[in-house]
Amino acid sequence: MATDSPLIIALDYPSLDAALCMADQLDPARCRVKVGKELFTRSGPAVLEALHGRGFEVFLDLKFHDIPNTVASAVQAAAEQGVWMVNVHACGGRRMMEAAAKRLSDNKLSTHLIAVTVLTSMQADDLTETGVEVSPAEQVMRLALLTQQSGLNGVVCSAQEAAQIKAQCGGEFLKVTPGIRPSFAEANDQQRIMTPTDALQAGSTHLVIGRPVTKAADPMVALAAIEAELAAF
Ligand SMILES: O=c1ccn([C@@H]2O[C@H](COP(=O)(O)O)[C@@H](O)[C@H]2O)c(=O)[nH]1
Repeated sequence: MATDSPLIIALDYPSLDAALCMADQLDPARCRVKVGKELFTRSGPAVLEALHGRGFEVFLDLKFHDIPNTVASAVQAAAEQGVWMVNVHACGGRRMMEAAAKRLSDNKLSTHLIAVTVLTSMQADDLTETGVEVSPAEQVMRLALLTQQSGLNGVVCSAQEAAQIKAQCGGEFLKVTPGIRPSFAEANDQQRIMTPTDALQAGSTHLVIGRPVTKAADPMVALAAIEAELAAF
């Protein structure tokens, strides 16, 4: 089922049962869901089948980063399982991203392919330690432009960088932003954060939200509060 909602709920759970327990409280007409490394490593493709069977569009967030042929094959495998979106790491470089995009187009697969720029858990010091001597915003912009030139549909970035990416890459280029923190939620391990409303105002096209909903005392109350905030936007 397709939805106009920008919300993507991160199903970061240690088992298929736990993830489906949350999914069964969600409405595929009102959000998409994200399957990440923990859940996919534990449950494998069965989780994709189960979520697709419930009508959800799924973002498979495995952040592939390897040589071009390996990444292209992994992206193809994800797309052939019907996921709505899949991602790679932009720091894998132009040839890797081009190979992945070409593999999708050669096989007429319409899955959205996006690239992670700088993880939202990182700040300037973390980049410096890895040998990157520019600010997170500069590095994100550099990787967003490389991603667009490589033929991908968009990036994962912080909402703090969304406005600049929109200005340089355009409104159609997807800005998928984790690190979303409503005023009632803790930052946890996220560093570059923004509220849902501010993120949409800044140009985010999709908001990835995990713990503020999934670890809330009442997840549905937390989700309703976020939807109410966005409805007033
Ligand atoms: O830069 C990134 C890329 C991916 N993520 C993922 O998004 C969710 C965020 O969950 P929260 O609980 O809302 O922090 C999680 O699955 C991450 O793996 C990210 O946070 N930042």
